[in-house]
Amino acid sequence: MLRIAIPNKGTLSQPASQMLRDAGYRQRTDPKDLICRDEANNVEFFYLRPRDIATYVGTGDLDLGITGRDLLVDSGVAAEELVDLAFGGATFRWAAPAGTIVSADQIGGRRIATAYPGVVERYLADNELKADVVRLDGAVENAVRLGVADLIADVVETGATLRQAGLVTLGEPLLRSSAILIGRPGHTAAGAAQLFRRLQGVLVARSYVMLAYDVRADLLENATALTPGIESPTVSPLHREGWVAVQAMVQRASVHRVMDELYELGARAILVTDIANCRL
Ligand SMILES: Nc1ncnc2c1ncn2[C@@H]1O[C@H](COP(=O)(O)OP(=O)(O)OP(=O)(O)O)[C@@H](O)[C@H]1O
Ligand SMILES: O=P(O)(O)OC[C@H]1O[C@H](OP(=O)(O)OP(=O)(O)O)[C@H](O)[C@@H]1O
Ligand SMILES: [Mg+2]
Repeated sequence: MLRIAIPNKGTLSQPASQMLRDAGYRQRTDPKDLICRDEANNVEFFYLRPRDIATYVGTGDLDLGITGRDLLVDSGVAAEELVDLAFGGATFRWAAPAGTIVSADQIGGRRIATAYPGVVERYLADNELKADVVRLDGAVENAVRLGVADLIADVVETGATLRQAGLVTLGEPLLRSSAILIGRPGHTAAGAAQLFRRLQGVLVARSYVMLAYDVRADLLENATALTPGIESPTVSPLHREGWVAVQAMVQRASVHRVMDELYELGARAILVTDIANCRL
């Protein structure tokens, strides 16, 4: 049975479960459950702290896990990123009170508060800098105001928490994080290929829509140049002489622009539908 670690709490927990549900796996119904067996798919899910997930996967006690890229780096565990799951996006950044520390080359010798000491120490080592790392559990934005640090290094999503604490970011992000599927280097667990295909199916279904439209046959080349699809668009004859129907997958993010351009070209009956799931 494939054994998979997923977050039991926190920002990544609910979207990780939702993604697995969308991929056809059974998930816990009670948020306090710590194990869920999916007999039909021969998979067992273990609900664990996202920070601990790399440890279980790195030792080989669990086959695969879903965690954040920043948490994997912070753990220092030799587990590897297999798939970027495209949710839980955030940056990991330096921040300090405005006007105090203005660039990342000024952090040497300072006190840095963080809940991710592994990420910070890796940056310091890579950049041959020395600084005091003050390890905190959370609410790190308060650390400067309370006097235990000169700057912080923390997860930034909207930036609202930083603004509230009177802090501004400095320099480039130390890393860009999102939820990832991790595994043990050199190990492919039995049954993992099916999970990868299903997750890829969900990722594609989330980022593409199906576009259908009617267009005059003499405009077909121009129209399909706008909607080349992934393999190739499907073109079918219409009962109306000189017209064809076209179907193609289009990136969700660009579908409104593509629809505008198709309409201007002369296409009509332009319809967008969601893709529930797919195997390409
Ligand atoms: N707004 C956010 N706040 C915190 N973590 C976020 C956010 N957006 C994405 N993440 C990602 O979620 C992971 C951290 O999850 P974790 O459960 O450890 O903390 P949390 O969601 O802040 O929950 P808690 O603080 O209650 O423990 C990291 O990979 C982080 O990059
Ligand atoms: O940029 P934002 O959208 O404001 O989000 C980022 C903030 O959210 C998280 O805090 P959380 O509420 O999880 O508290 P914590 O510090 O105790 O983990 C994170 O640690 C940052 O503080
Ligand atoms: Mg938090």
